[in-house]
Amino acid sequence: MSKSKKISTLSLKEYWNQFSPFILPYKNLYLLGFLPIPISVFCSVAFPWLIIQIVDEQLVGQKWEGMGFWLLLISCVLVVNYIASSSYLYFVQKAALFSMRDMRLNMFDRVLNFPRSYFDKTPMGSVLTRLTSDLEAINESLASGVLAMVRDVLITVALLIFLSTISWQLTLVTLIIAPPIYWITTVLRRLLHESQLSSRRVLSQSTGYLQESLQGIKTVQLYNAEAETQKRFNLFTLAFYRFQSRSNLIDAGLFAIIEGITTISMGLIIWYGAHEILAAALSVGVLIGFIQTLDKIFVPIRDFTSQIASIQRALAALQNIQSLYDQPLETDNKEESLSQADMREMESQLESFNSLAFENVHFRYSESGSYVLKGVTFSLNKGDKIALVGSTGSGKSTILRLLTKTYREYEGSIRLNGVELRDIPKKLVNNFFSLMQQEVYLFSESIAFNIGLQREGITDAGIKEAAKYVYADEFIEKLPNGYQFILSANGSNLSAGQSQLVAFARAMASGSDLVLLDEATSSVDSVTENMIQRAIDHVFAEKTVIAIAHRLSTIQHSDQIIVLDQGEIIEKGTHESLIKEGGFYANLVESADE
Ligand SMILES: Nc1ncnc2c1ncn2[C@@H]1O[C@H](COP(=O)(O)OP(=O)(O)OP(=O)(O)O)[C@@H](O)[C@H]1O
Repeated sequence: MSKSKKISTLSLKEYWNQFSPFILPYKNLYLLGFLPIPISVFCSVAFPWLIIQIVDEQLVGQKWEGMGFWLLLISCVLVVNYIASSSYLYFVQKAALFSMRDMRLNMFDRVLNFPRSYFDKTPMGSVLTRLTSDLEAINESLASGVLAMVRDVLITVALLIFLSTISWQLTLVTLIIAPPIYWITTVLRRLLHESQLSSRRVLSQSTGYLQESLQGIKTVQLYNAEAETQKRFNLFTLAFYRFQSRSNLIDAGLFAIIEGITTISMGLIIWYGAHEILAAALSVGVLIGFIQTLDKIFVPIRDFTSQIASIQRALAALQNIQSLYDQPLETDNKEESLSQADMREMESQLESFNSLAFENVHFRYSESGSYVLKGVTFSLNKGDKIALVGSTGSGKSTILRLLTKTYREYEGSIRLNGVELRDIPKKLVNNFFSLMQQEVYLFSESIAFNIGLQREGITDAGIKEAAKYVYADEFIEKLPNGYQFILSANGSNLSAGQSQLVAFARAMASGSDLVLLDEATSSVDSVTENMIQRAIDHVFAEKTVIAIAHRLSTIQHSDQIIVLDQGEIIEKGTHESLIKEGGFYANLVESADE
């Protein structure tokens, strides 16, 4: 964890290609922000020039006459510079906000369309960090880092040109500091970038761990695992602070070194300038103008380093975010490759369920992994009820995941109404099934929202009908506000059985003929058991069902029981025939009875 991975940095061109779509739409605003820059540059040069005039012409010459004119001029320059700087800040920050808003929306849209396998591998917290603190780092850098730096560099160059016209010797003394500053910033900048990148990576891991721990906090407390959980979080946090304090050290070192160099060069200029004045080779006004301008040059040079730090943070954040763009989306090229006529024909073929056939299906989760389904063959027709039975890890859920196209790379054939599943767009497949999953996730929204999930074509009447179908209406109508009753996080203000029924109603709301049922394994109390059993009985009476079945009653009601072991079908038949066979299933039932 504390060891940073090898840092791979994108080129500026790659960054630009990736992120310019969020900047270009607001190019006019950015331009408006840049327009006042030449005015600022002009005012920055005009100010020391005016100081020199006032000192040499008016003060040294002890002339009060005409002073009002110079003071008016210098005031105008200051006011114009102030307005130019403010409008630069306003427009640039506004443009940066728009860019960040679009980027955040675009990133969330991408994340929603990532394949399921991405979420198998990536902790939620690291996605969260990318969408929050990484974006924040970029926002900060865009508004006060990159763009401010462009302005400061222009002002510095203009001032140096101006200074060289009034005294090239003093300018030369000033320029002595340029090479060491450049060299030091280059070296420290690289170190800073590596350190920032590592700290952002650890922060994202730490957020991931935090999110998981909070999600599982009840389990942690139940099993007295608080100390261990805290210890692991400490490790992440310490690693983060180690990288952060390293970055701070480099940052502060950079600041201190540059401050030291600029102070020494200021001393040199005063010493050399005073010597020249005494030798009558330089006017007092020029030295005062010089010293006053030096500050204007040194401040941007000093800020330059903190701007660099902010840009480094942003580059590290961009690199993190880049990983979201490197991740391919779940493309449904089937939908794209079908002509409208083909699509219509497929829609009519899949209007309602007729048949499903698995033929010699092999599947593994990754190319290097071992097969979790090996030559699975079975079929069912409209109205059939099939129970998938088998020990844990035998491949039952995998069969449902293939059917819902959660994973697509199967070998062999899966035909829905005679159409090969891999040729059917996911959108059509989703409409085809009602999936009741074991794990229930409820949003902190109303019951109606949780059933309908704002899916296209699901009306309020449809939501109520679905609830009625699984007998959830009985308890929902008794709740304060009924269907508008707001659930707490993950339905914690409902009982386990009620949560299951809401999820069941959610599955049934799509009104599909084919129900995929992943029965909960955890034992529930008998009241809940009865509530759920009634819902299942209703579904069994009217729909075609493929059930991962754990209850004996569900299994016995099935027309066909498929027994899986290590990804292979080892037995097939009805409850009675399999009991008669006296094989794996008979043993299973026998051991459940004991
Ligand atoms: N996302 C995944 N990535 C890699 N392997 C997986 C993944 N999901 C499941 N597996 C593996 O595939 C095999 C079959 O898993 P599956 O979830 O289909 O089993 P199951 O029969 O439904 O088990 P259970 O009854 O415990 O839910 C298991 O060995 C499991 O470890």
